[in-house]
Amino acid sequence: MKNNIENIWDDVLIKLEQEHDVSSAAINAWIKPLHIEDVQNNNIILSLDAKYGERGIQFIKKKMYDFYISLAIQDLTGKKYDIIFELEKDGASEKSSTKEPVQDDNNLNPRYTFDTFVIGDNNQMAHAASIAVAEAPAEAYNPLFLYGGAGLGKTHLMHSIAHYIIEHDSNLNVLYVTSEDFTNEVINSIQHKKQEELRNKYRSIDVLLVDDIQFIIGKDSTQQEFFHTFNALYNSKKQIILSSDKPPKDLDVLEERLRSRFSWGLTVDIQPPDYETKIAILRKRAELDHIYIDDEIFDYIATHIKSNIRDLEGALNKIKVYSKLNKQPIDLELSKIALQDLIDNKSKQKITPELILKTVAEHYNIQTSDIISKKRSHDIAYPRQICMYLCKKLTDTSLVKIGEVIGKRDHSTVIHGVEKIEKDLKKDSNLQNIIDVITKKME
Ligand SMILES: Nc1ncnc2c1ncn2[C@@H]1O[C@H](COP(=O)(O)OP(=O)(O)OP(=O)(O)O)[C@@H](O)[C@H]1O
Repeated sequence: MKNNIENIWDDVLIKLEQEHDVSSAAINAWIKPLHIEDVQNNNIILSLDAKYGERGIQFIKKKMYDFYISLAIQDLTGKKYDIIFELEKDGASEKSSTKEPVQDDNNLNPRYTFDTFVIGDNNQMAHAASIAVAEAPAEAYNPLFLYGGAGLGKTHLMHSIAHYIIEHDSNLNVLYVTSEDFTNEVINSIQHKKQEELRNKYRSIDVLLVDDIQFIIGKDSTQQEFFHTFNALYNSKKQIILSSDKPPKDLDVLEERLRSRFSWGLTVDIQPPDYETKIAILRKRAELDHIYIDDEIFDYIATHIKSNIRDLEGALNKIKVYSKLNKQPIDLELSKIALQDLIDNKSKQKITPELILKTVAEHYNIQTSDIISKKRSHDIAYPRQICMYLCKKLTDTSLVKIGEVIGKRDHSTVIHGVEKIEKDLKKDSNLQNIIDVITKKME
């Protein structure tokens, strides 16, 4: 009896999708993990991995999947069965709980595919352009330049393009690197006198994807090497895909010849997601993780986590881990407790010129009153210029207002201060570290 049902199980899945409108995502997430345990008289016993918990079974029932499964089986066998769910014993589930690898052989995250990417108003154009490039490398847009704030999906889209191309044409040589990887390769090649080898490697690529290209700024040899790589690939009609936190025109300190090349193809941005897209992303994530989460919890996360998608996913993970550690089911109460720190911290996150002044003063062990004073000694004037730079970069405050806050200074003084720091950042990598540390202190 059990065999009979096992034999038609694939057809049951097809019927669920085609005739009962159960989405393929729901089938993958909820129906495929079910095991046919036993068939007794009119009952089919389906077991679910213990990690889904009772809530998983409640979810399946709430979605009426038992009803549709029963209908599909009746259609196929002519017999009506009742579907009974049970949880697998702990040990039984272990065989299927292998951990998902974070990277495959191509340096790509297997989870970052077009299938798992949620499309919203914020990323629609970037997604469409990525599909176009993936379907016809070097024909649609070259280079494709994706930009946007941290954690908004640039890497996810780049990996999706790479997966897609590799899957559809295994002859193409696809390479995904971060600009940090590229920089390290350049440094090693110089150190070991293997520049020729590096050039040969990069020039034999059909599709080159470089993530976070802004980090080559200020690294002269890397920029030079990348310039030649870019030209060689572009001239041989190879696809180049780049990502950055800013559009090419705003990469002020990047060599002009690179900046202009980056704009030759298509530049598209990814904006922060709106509420609906955040909810859709959270739902998708929970579905992929096989956990059942109530809509009110999604709503709580989406309204309280304002920043990026990485933070949204982090919030969901925190809830999962908290529930597991405390052996409590996931509900709104538990979620609020689990996210307490995250949400409190986030609300403190508003960076204002006053906070910048205080943090910079603390960092340099001077007084805020020194920063706004008329003192011109280097140990005061330089932190003051860092304040100007950070106010311009991290807040929406106008230059005039920044000048006012920093000791009633003229806006041209502020421009001078900002430019001085930008110039120094090009030559002094330690300054970038200092800026990063100060920024982190304000988060
Ligand atoms: N539209 C989306 N649909 C589903 N998941 C998304 C989407 N956008 C981002 N994510 C997820 O959010 C997380 C952060 O995304 P990703 O690493 O691609 O951001 P990024 O823009 O490259 O950030 P950074 O600039 O910091 O490198 C990833 O886990 C990714 O899968």
